[in-house]
Amino acid sequence: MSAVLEFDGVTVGHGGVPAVRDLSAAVRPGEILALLGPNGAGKTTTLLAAVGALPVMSGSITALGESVDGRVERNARRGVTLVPDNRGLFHRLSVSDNLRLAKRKSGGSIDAVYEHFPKLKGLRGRRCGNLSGGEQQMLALAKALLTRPSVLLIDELSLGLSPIAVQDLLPRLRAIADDQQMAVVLVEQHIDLALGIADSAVVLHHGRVALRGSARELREHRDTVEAAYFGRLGRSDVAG
Ligand SMILES: Nc1ncnc2c1ncn2[C@@H]1O[C@H](COP(=O)(O)OP(=O)(O)OP(=O)(O)O)[C@@H](O)[C@H]1O
Repeated sequence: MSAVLEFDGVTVGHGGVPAVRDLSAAVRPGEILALLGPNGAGKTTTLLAAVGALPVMSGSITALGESVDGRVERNARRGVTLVPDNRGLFHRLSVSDNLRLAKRKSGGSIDAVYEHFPKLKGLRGRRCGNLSGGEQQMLALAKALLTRPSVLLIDELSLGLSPIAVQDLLPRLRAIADDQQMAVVLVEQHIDLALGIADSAVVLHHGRVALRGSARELREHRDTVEAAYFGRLGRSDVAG
């Protein structure tokens, strides 16, 4: 199956200053690509470029066969969806009102979303601001799923969550990606949990690809991942 999201030699940044250089990667339907790296490595920049919110300086990004550049609204309508790290929720509204608002824009099924997250159904009358961090993340993911994305980009789903909450959420994401054949790019600080559910991974360091490979390969070379993460690998060590 061909890729639904492709980065081809992408350099992208802010105000003319590159934050990510020469990134190439591809994600097929049902695949999860983990994007790893320390603070400031360029992960969020990559996701913003993938939804068309940041123009590439060179190279190209293609989603569902079309260039994403400068087409934020169009990309969103075509199913390229970002879950931002601030979660994008309405804190004064209830869980169900948050979902209804998202449904109005997208037409997806709230019942189908409750099937993936039964806990949210039990919380549907609760104000979003009174949910725990993990529950809010579930809601953010549920809202994104209502748009029936073909390509889902997730910026630190586990931000501020306990390892147990992350352990609960990430396998659900894996199951949904399989079930809906959704391509996912997952920015994640929990390296082992991300590699546990991903198909492939890219480690960025200072905006450059420090390491790439299948998730299985990288799980087996955990020391190398660590070295790449902290910028201790030479360019010649970069696999793939
Ligand atoms: N709006 C902006 N204007 C100027 N520079 C920016 C802007 N946003 C990010 N940067 C810079 O771009 C680089 C990459 O930032 P980015 O947010 O993509 O990193 P990140 O890997 O997502 O980091 P974190 O894990 O801390 O969220 C950093 O040097 C950052 O300071």
